[in-house]
Formats: sequence, structure tokens, C-alpha cells
Amino acid sequence: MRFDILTLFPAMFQGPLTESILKRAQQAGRIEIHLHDIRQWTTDRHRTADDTPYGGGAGMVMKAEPLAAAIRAVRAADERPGVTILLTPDGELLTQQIVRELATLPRLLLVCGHYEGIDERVRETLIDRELSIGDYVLTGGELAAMVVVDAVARLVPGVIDSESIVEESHSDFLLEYPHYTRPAVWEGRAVPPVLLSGHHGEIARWRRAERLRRTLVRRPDLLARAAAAGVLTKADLALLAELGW
Ligand SMILES: NC(=O)c1ccc(NC2CCCC2)nc1
Repeated sequence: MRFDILTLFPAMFQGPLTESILKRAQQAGRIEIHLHDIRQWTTDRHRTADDTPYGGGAGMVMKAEPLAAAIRAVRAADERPGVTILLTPDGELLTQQIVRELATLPRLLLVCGHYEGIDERVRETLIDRELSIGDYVLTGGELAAMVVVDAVARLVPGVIDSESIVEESHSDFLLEYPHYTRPAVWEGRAVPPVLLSGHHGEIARWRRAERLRRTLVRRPDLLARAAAAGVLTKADLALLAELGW
């Protein structure tokens, strides 16, 4: 899968995309991440990529010409069809369902706005989809783009071991079960004995019960969605009834 990131600040992406899992995934050729500095498509001597807003008001707006030229040039750089996504608080809220959908695409172009945003006419003509990583405002779309790359890339085959994908939570709306590792007792707190029992069936049941209990306590809204999606078994519903749901 190919990711193209269009930004005024490519250096911001050092670190999250050049370490650990995403670095190894790129080295293994599972994913490609191409950074593009929008300023490269400015045409004036001062390399102007933003300007004052029509109608007045504070801040600056990213100019249409350089951004449009960048999007068109980057699209043309690879024959694979891509979806061009703008990261913005106005966008559709990113969920694991959307992440799974994006992970099936051959290519994603992520446009990172800055300052007050981008000229509306680029949104109307060149942006296919607008996504938000949450209801809060950031100084730029770069961190949101990193979140999208991270979440989507980890679902690309071969990026992380497949069994942890299969098990993962949020795919069936439920939160994760608690995780433990050595030592068996830490500062007087023991690991739940069932996890040391070697009884895989009991361990699976305990983990499922923990996911249900935690989701009930912390995210009852997700539990309602799980029920509506029909992913709760009769055993789940019986246990939830015991928990008062
Ligand atoms: N919640 C988000 O995904 C998000 C994305 C971009 C952003 N800021 C950018 C958008 C245009 C100018 C700065 N803030 C928040």
C-alpha cells in the first residue's frame, strides 16, 4: 500500500514514520510512505503557500494553486488510483471500521492543512473525503495524518503478526481485555491466576468476560453498537445480564 503525504512540514514526520513497526514495514516493502513538501509547487520567489483570508479575520489560508498543483502532480506520480483525504476537524470521525475500509485501498493521499485551513475551492474540486481523528482542533493536519497512517498501515498484511489483528478489539466494538506479563507478582499485585493456569478455554472465557465488563463500565455506547451489530453471543448476553445490563 502506498501513502502520499502532502504537507508544508515534512520534517514533522521524522520519528513516527521512521521508527519501529512503520519503519520495518517500509523496509519490508509492505508499505511505501512518500512525503511531499507543498512548497515545492509554489511559483513565486518567496515560495508563498498561504495568504490572508478574503473577508478578513485572523490567520492565514493555504492557497489553492500550490496545493492543487501538488495534489495533481502526486496523483500522477503513480498509476495506482488513490483516495485523496483531507484531515480536518470538519471531517467524518475516524473509526476502526473506516480504518479497515482504507486498508483495502492500493493508495492513500493525505493532505495536511495548516494555519486556518485550505482554500474551499480545493476541498470542492480535489478532496475525495474529509476525516477527523477527534473533536478537537490541532495546529495542522500532520498529527492526524500520522494517526491515519499508523492505524491503516498496521492492518496491511505482513505489517504486524496476523493473529493479533484477528483478536483485536474495536473490530467487534468491545474494548481490550487486560494484559499482563512477567513478573507474576509485582509490588504485591498478582496476575489473575486463570492466566497462569494453562486452561486455554477458561482463559478465553475470562478474557471475553473482561472485555464485556470493561466495555459495559467504560463505553456502554460501544456495547449498544455491538448488540445492534449482532456480535454478542448468547453467553455474552447472559454474562451481561448478570452484570446488570
Ligand atoms: N481532529 C482532526 O482530525 C484535526 C485535523 C486537522 C486540524 N487542523 C488543521 C486543519 C486545517 C488547519 C489546521 N485539527 C484537527
